[in-house]
Amino acid sequence: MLLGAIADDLTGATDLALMLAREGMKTVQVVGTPPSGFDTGDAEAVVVALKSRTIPAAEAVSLSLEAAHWLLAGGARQLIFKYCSTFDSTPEGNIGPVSEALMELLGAEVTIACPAFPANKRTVYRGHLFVGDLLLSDSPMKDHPLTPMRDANLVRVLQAQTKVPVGLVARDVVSEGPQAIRSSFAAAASDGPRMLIVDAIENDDLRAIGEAASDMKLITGGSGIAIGLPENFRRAGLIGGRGAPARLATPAGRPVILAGSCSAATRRQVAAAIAAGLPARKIDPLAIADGSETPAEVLAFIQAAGEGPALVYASADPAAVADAQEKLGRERAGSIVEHLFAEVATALRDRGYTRFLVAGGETSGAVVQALDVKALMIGPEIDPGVPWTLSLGDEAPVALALKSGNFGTDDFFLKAWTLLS
Ligand SMILES: Nc1ncnc2c1ncn2[C@@H]1O[C@H](COP(=O)(O)OP(=O)(O)OP(=O)(O)O)[C@@H](O)[C@H]1O
Ligand SMILES: O=C(O)[C@@H](O)C(=O)CO
Repeated sequence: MLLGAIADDLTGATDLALMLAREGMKTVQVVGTPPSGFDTGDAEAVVVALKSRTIPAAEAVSLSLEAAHWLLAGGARQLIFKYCSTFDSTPEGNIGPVSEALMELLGAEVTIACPAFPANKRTVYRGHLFVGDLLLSDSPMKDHPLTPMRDANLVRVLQAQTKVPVGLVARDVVSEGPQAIRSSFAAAASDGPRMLIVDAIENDDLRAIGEAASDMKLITGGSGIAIGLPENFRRAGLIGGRGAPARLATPAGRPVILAGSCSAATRRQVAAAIAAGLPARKIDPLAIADGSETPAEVLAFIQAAGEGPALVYASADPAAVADAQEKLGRERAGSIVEHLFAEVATALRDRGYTRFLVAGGETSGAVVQALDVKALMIGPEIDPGVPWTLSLGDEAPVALALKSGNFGTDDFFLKAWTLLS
């Protein structure tokens, strides 16, 4: 293993694993920190998927340190801490506390923080995060059910989460190339802010930052920050050439779509699937809470829906989410939906379903945990940041497309299946 990564949610891990695989590293994704001695085969990069984005900061730190120890024991020379390209976090964390703890573990004087992912229209300019044409704080992320993002100034957002001084490497420096960027890292290491938000508005910026960070012990950011890292190992003669992730030998079996994401892109994808005539059932946290919606009924609906993919979705607009949260509490509104999806997924697998398309990071985490998937092989890209994957090590493997809430074109739920044979 050359590169080790810790991702704070499952879809984010898959996003990063796809990026590394596309750039030519043999990559395996594991779900949670495996036991010592777990065989990752000939993987050059290993991504540990945690579910630590919205748990208490102290727990996120401890899970991340456990993963880091495991990766280092496996030979990782450099670590990435992967979080969301929309910097999903709260004033308590978990980006700041986890970065700080990993810096301490690695003895890293400086690290960078860069969520930019231009292929999905996330760019950072003058330390401000943009989602498409909007500042983060004007984007739909301002209404996220668990991590509402109401400030686009990442220096300020990160500084609220850590006592380590936070600074900025602005685009003027980035556009001068790797040498200039490296000098700004060195200057910070000697006497300056130790966590650096780095501007990036296009992939060439990220490749230059990646090259400049070749010796950095810890790198933090979205999947975009990894785009230039495999080239460092290739330049050093440690990895081979590029190659598209292999096609998956998909197991025969029925498909299903489970959408627990309330993000704007997922809501558009739900609307497009319904408009195209996919059998669809909406589930509501309030109905689950009062017992009028049960896993058994959802299961019966999916099974009755025929051979093509049926859609079950909890996705709702911000007003409905706010109403459910007011009545049930934010935590419970989310967790009862996740539990229902987890139970339904397990029952479906037991009934021969083998193709699961899951929307939402937390939702995917709950489903994959319930299916007891330990590791994933990365397959073909459906849209930027979302590949098909195949569970590894199971006697009866399942194909999983784990879609980040805001990723994918509107017809994602319809077109994803065409990549499976
Ligand atoms: N109608 C609803 N009301 C309140 N909470 C909901 C509702 N539907 C889903 N949820 C919860 O909202 C959360 C959505 O988070 P999830 O990470 O799955 O999606 P996302 O944030 O859009 O995706 P990502 O993390 O990949 O960006 C989950 O905890 C889910 O259970
Ligand atoms: O970076 C992103 O936007 C995604 O990989 C993600 O983490 C969403 O949960």
